[in-house]
Amino acid sequence: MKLKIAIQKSGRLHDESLKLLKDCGISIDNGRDQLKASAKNFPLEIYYLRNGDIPQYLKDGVVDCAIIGENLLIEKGEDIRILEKLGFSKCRVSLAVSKIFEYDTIMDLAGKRIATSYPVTTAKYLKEKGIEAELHIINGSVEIAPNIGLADAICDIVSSGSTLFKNNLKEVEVIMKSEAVLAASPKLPDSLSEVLRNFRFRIQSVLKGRDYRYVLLNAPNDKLQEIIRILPGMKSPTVLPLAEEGWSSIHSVVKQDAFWEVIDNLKMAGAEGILVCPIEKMVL
Ligand SMILES: Nc1ncnc2c1ncn2[C@@H]1O[C@H](COP(=O)(O)OP(=O)(O)OP(=O)(O)O)[C@@H](O)[C@H]1O
Ligand SMILES: O=P(O)(O)OC[C@H]1O[C@H](OP(=O)(O)OP(=O)(O)O)[C@H](O)[C@@H]1O
Ligand SMILES: [Mg+2]
Repeated sequence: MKLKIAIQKSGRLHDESLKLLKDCGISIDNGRDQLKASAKNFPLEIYYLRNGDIPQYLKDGVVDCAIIGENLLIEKGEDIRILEKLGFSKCRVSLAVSKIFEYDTIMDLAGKRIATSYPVTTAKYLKEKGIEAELHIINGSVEIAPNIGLADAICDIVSSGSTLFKNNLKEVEVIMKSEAVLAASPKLPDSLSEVLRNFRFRIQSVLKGRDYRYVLLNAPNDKLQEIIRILPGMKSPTVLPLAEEGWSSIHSVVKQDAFWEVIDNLKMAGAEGILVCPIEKMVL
């Protein structure tokens, strides 16, 4: 039995979603205009759908899982389970107002008009804060609403902030942070749990690999202990003798976000000829 996965047909999530499948070693027969495709070497069937439609397909069990923006689950999919956070398409859902709006607290939005494509998320947040406001639902170009007099505030996705900036808006409240996630249908049949487990294992190995770098370096033997302390690795680093007497080569892994700090420390500890390589997959 094949696992049915929904992927965004086109848009912010599309390319990275396909790249993830590819990095998982799954190859797809990908006719450009095909809305459904099969993986050649894994029991997976891919459905290309609109991101906004995917929560309903998950709820109905039309697809078993999906790669989707986490923010949409608050909007349309309370009963949909997140299986993995995928680390791309990071953004936040925020409230923003005109730069000249004198904003102190959320109370300043009471009775105001808020334009958004995410009415459920916005309403939930306002309710939590005990604020009543008027919501105007629009499907795109939300940031233009305050400038054309359609709203006093907006609730939309912010990433770099450049769309807000270009429209003379300022972000005043972050409602939630979001990234792409692998989500599961509440109707996922038990018969697919083995395939899903296998699929998740591949994804986890790829994501772990993306988080780390493989480091190789040379050091004089009397500096080894200090360097090993800086580079603990997965279990412990590999130490191999160099052809030159009194020197060793050390191999280890380092977390990508700690990388520059670690490199500085390694140099100070006497490491030379440091090479850093990407890791394709990592299984702990
Ligand atoms: N500027 C951005 N930076 C990073 N991530 C974003 C950005 N805009 C949207 N996203 C994330 O990517 C997801 C898809 O956004 P995109 O704009 O491609 O499609 P959409 O408008 O939600 O949907 P549809 O596929 O139904 O047209 C969003 O749900 C959000 O999680
Ligand atoms: O903070 P920024 O980096 O500027 O990104 C935020 C913008 O990106 C998204 O729009 P998108 O480009 O996806 O267009 P859309 O409205 O057609 O979905 C979102 O709706 C914002 O408008
Ligand atoms: Mg968008």
